[in-house]
Amino acid sequence: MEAAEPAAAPVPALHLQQLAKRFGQKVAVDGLTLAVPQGSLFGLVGPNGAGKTTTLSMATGLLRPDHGAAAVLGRDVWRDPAAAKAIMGVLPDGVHLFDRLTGAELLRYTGLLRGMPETDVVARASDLLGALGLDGTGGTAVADYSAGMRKKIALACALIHAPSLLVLDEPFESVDPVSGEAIRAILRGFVASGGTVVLSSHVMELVESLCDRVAVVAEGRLLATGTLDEVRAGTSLQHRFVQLVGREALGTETLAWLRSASR
Ligand SMILES: Nc1ncnc2c1ncn2[C@@H]1O[C@H](COP(=O)(O)OP(=O)(O)OP(=O)(O)O)[C@@H](O)[C@H]1O
Repeated sequence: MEAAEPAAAPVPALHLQQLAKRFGQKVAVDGLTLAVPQGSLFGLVGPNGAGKTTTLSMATGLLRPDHGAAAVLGRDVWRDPAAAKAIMGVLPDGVHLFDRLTGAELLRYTGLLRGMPETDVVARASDLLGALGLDGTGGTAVADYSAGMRKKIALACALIHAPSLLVLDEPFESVDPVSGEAIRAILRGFVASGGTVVLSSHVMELVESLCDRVAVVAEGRLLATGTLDEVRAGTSLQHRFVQLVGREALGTETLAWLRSASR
C-alpha cells in the first residue's frame, strides 16, 4: 500500500513576506513576515509609529511596498489585485468616505461597486445599519455623522460583500461601549462561520479578550507572534507588550516642572 501523502498546510488567510517600506530616511516597515491562519481573530499591536498602519496598508493594496509580497488566501495583492480585493473587506486608518452621500447611499454605492445585486445590497445595508446601531441614520449625510458613526459606517462598507478576510485598522477607536460590544459580536460570529479577522489596536485588554492570535511589532519589525497564550507567556498581554517594547517606567525626574507646584 502506498504511504498517504502528508496533507498540505492550509494556505494562510493573509501572508506577508518580507514587506518593507521606507519614507525618505524613515524605515517604517523593515522586512516583516507574518502568516495569519484561516479562521483566526488576529490582533496586531505595537507602540505609536511601530508601522502597523503602513503594514496593513501594504497588505491590502493601499500602499505599494518597496519590497516583499502580500497574499490573501493565496491571491497576490499586488500581482492580482482584483482577485485579492474581491475576498477582502478593509477598514483603513483615517478613512476618507464620500461624505456628501447619506449612510444608506454610501452602503448602496459600495455594494454596487462590489458587483452585488441591488436587492441584496438594500437588504444587507438595512441589516448592517441595525446591527451597528445606526438605524434611523441611513438618511443622514455621512458628513454629519460623529467620529464613531463614521467608523461604524466604514465598517459596514467593509462587511457588505461578505468577504473572507477582514482587515481592520483600529476598528474600536471612537466607538461607544455598546457599539463596541456589537462589533465584537459581529467579528466573533464572522470568525465562527469560517472568516478571518486581522485588526490593529492599542487596547491590550480588548485584544486579549477578543483575539486568539497576536503579533507585536515595533520599529517596523516583528517582535513576537503566535497564539495569545504563546505571546503573553503566562503574564498579561499589557505586561508582555511593555517587556517586549522595552519602554522604561517614567522616573520621578520626568516633567519635574509639572509637579513643582507654584499653583
Ligand atoms: N506618509 C508618510 N510619510 C512619512 N512618514 C510616514 C508616513 N506614514 C507613516 N510614516 C512614518 O512611518 C512610521 C510608521 O507609521 P505607522 O502609521 O505605520 O505607525 P502605527 O504603528 O500605525 O502608529 P500609530 O499606532 O500611532 O497609529 C512612523 O514613524 C511614521 O511617522
